[in-house]
Amino acid sequence: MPGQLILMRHGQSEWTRPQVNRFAGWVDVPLSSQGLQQARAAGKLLEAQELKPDVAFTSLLTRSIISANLVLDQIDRLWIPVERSWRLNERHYGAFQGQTRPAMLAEYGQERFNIYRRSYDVAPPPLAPSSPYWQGEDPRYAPTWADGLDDFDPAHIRSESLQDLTTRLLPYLRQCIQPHLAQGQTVLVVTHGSVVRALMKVLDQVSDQDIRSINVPTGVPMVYQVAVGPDGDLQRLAPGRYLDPAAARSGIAQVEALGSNPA
Ligand SMILES: O=C(O)[C@@H](CO)OP(=O)(O)O
Repeated sequence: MPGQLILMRHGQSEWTRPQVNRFAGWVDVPLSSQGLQQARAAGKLLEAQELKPDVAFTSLLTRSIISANLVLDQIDRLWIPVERSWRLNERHYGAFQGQTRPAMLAEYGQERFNIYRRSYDVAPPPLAPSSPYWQGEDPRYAPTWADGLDDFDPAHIRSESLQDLTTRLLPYLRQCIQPHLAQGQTVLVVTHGSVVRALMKVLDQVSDQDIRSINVPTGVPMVYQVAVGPDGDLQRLAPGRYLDPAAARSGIAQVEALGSNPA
């Protein structure tokens, strides 16, 4: 039975505002007022298209949790089960966390900056445990919360490439999200730009090279019709569809603009 997978990047955060323009990664940055509005508007899109999630998933970061709550509130579905996992967190941005994009662009040059930002397999330099942006002591990554899917310890992650993110994401997709899709449920995943890119790479079979040019807008839901094949792999039955294509186009342009020198 086909399932519906609704993927959404959280609304704009305080640090993705162009006036601030800082890398966030695992730093728990709040939503901006525009981000709060985007999340409510996303709920209205689900309502208009009669998309009714049976279950929702978020990361452990507040911007994803609040965005999901606003969407669910809008569609009167705050009552559905919600599961949260660090495996749906944004890519750990290593030493770039807390730095501005213009400063990193000036330090590394456009080519290297683009590689750190959008390549599949290159991680930014590791974050020092002495950094105020290090997550090691944060109780949300304490061993008591380990999910047992593998040996990854989120308290020790110091930087990730998109490939690293995919490696920690896929066991969760397969074991925790896919069973709902296999039953034909509608599943809402409110997560982060890099997680959406990783899922698009899997669902759309995007090459390591082509994934570099894919950006994800804040707060615009996208829906995929999917099935789980006999081998346990997730299969796309129809291409992903943004619920508001015009908002998606303008959001993608805004994300691209954050990483280039103003003309
Ligand atoms: O800061 C981050 O963690 C990400 C997403 O906001 O930034 P970028 O889009 O530059 O990869």
